[in-house]
Amino acid sequence: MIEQTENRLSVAEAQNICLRNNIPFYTYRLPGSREVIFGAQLSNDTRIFKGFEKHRGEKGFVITPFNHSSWSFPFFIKADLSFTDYLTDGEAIRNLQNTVFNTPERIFTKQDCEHFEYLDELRTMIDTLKREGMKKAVLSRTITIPCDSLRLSPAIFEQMKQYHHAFLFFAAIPGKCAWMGASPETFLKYDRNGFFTMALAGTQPVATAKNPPEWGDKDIEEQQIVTDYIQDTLRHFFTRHLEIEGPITLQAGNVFHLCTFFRSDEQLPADQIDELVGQLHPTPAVCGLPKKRAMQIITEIEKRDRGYYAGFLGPLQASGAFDLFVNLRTMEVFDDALRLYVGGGITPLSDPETEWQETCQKADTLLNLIRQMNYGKITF
Ligand SMILES: C=C(O[C@@H]1C=C(C(=O)O)C=C[C@H]1O)C(=O)O
Repeated sequence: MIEQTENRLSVAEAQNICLRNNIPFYTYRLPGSREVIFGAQLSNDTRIFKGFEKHRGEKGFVITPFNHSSWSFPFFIKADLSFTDYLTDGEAIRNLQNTVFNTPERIFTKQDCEHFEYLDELRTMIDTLKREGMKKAVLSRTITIPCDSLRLSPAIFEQMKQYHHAFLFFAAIPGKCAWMGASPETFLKYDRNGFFTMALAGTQPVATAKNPPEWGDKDIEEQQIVTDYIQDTLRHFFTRHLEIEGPITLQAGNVFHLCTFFRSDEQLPADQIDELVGQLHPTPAVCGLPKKRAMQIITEIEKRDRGYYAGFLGPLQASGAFDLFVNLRTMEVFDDALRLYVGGGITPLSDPETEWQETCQKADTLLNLIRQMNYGKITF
């Protein structure tokens, strides 16, 4: 019995070793699953993700930024070592413990905006949408919590397990990026049964919603914009079969969203998968419509780099199957801070104060977990 515990490594312990030794790693739990998958790359050559065709036959984890023109690159973490829940191979445990890389520290710089500043940005965005006759753009902000994040983060991942329907992730490439979160939004899933995606938008707090939740015009229109965009994109790729279901109300922690599901049992050649991913990302759930102009407006008004927030991330299997999710309800893990990213869809019908409140409610998905951990030094 004693021998067994000594010879097995939990996911939290493996995360700790990787954070301490600067080893690139990923951890995830798929929605509805109880299994936590851990993978580590036992070399510190940073791998740029070059698309699904180029990475055919490889197993690992993909993490991509919101905007490819920023200085964040899409990365691939190769699974040189991987296990589910516990690592029991003594040699593999020693190998992980003895692998150490040197990488620069990642220290945070100030960039959060105050309530009044965000209201100003919201008004500018709403005015721009009205003036240019645009339908929607997504504005976001950050909340930074200085703390001993390297020690705290494995414990927060454990806490996230209470979100059964979310995709839980913690992926780090030391010196480049480290992100952790509980995303409710599938970007694109592919396996031998075909493809699956969703249009997720519209938000209301569970605490004040009617039973069943009722949706106003702003939320219904905002979600329809995402549905139309995804449907138009998918129609070009899936000419024989495309199943659409919804919208239905979906709960994600302390908020409800509207969601429409898309499925196709068709298969696509790898180069077309890359094209589909390129056309889908970013959807109006995190960017806007028209897409190019929305991207410009976001960059102009936000003045903060989103980095990997609102990009997509998830595991890639050697079979070619993948489970990609939108990097939402997420935080960036610095060596000395955690930085949450939260946003919301803005339309000409938006009310600035309501949109601010919405970002607070979304932030509570992760903040509530940190609060539950009784991290006494900080109030937020
Ligand atoms: C932008 C975020 O969430 C997205 C925006 C939503 C909205 O505007 O209602 C809802 C779900 C997500 O597609 C976020 O969580 O930061």
